[in-house]
Amino acid sequence: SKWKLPPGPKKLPIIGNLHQLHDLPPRNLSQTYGPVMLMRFGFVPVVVISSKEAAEEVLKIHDLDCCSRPETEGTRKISYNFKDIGFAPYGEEWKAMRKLSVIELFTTKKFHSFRYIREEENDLLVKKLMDSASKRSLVSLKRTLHALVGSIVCRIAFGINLHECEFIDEDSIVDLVHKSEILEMTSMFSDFFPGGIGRFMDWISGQDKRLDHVFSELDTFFQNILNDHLKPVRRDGERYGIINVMIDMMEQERDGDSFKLTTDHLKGMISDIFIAGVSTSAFTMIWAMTELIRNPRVMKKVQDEIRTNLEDNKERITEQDLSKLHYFKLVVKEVFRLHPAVPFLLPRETISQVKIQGYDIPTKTQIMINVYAIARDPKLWTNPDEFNPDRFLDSSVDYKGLNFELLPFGSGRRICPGMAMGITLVELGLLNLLYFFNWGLPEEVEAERIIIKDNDMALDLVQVTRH
Ligand code: HEM
Repeated sequence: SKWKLPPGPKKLPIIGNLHQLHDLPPRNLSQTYGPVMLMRFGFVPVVVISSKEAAEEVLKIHDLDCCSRPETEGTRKISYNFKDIGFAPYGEEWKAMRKLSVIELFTTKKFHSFRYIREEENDLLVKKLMDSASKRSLVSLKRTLHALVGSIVCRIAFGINLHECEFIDEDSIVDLVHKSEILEMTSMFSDFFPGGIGRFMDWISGQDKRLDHVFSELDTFFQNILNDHLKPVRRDGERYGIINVMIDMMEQERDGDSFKLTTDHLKGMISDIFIAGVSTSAFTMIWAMTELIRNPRVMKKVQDEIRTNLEDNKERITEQDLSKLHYFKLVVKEVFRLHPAVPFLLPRETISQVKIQGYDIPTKTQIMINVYAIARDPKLWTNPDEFNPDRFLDSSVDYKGLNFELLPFGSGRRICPGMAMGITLVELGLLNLLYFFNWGLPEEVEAERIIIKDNDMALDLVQVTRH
């Protein structure tokens, strides 16, 4: 009773607020209970943060106290028992894995050395789209953009070329990404009722079997990547990529090393890069195309800028071309604002007791930061639901983790380490789509229905024509 806990909706006996789990997404419950709202899902206390000030307190002032991750059955599987980066608890292993990923993938030197892969894969996509345009066939944004990002990420991180790989092709990537999303989002009884009862209910309801089934397909893919790296011919020949480096580290390990890499760490790394890298970047591009097709004024403005600043009849877009554009970058920023790929960030867990906005938050409480709601807060944004990149013309607000009203990549110790790669994937992909082609809704679709009624649904099938 001496604790000042945050307000929150009434909790039912045992289940707490589980019946309201699906009301959570956009903004509804927080509007009633305020920006720091306490809920209880089964036995698990969860605080939902939905104001800029409270997010800043969590991610800046209490960053260390709030930077662990809660455990769920789905994330236990996908992270190979928390031997990855994204779902690992805060500690030495997490630090070592994160450092490894930064050194092998994201340093400026590494990043630039992979430029030709990004440009080459975009070039291949343009050729395919030219073909669709000449045949006047519709293009699926979802398939096309998942395949583009999947090809780039697999080539850069795993040294695997999807166009000639024996165990995976571009089409299977979309299905695998979908499976990984199911795994991340599936709620198990044992997540809310830790211990025997929860596990028993998962077994009775068949939920654990369903989860195992989805996981086994992903695991096969990750195992194939690993096997491919262990082949003698591969080991002697092409030896780039973070997985090769990790295998070398495993082979050279000495007694007394504080951190021992295992196969679970290898698969955890593959899983993270694949899941975190592919679906987020593709999601952002799909929404960018959706918003531009729905808003012809902005589409015209951005294409005019692109086509005026880049010379005519270019054969190939390069990453240097990105630096010539200003409004284009505001379009991307506005997409990150309206459609954050991870609307609640990845959940955090408190390591010790903290005070947020004057409320006491106990140790081992889950913290969900509703960056979706903050980026549409009418106190911070004029006409927040409107897609209007011009709002950033005279604004210094950016999305790199320092402005707490716009956090598509999170902030603090757990900020997305792949941010630079994600931004480049999105910008380069979009620039190719917008320079070479014109886009529209399929003729048979009632434009009005899509534009007005399905505001929360991204487009899939669209019409492409050559510029
Ligand atoms: C547009 C693209 C992307 C977006 C919007 C995005 C967004 C995010 C967000 C919101 C988080 C959680 C941050 C937090 O909890 O504060 C995250 C974490 C992470 N992202 Fe990204 N990401 C993108 C691209 C990538 C790419 C390309 C990679 C790697 C190839 C990547 C790897 C990761 C990893 C490993 C984590 C976990 C970090 C940790 O827990 O320490 N992301 N990302």
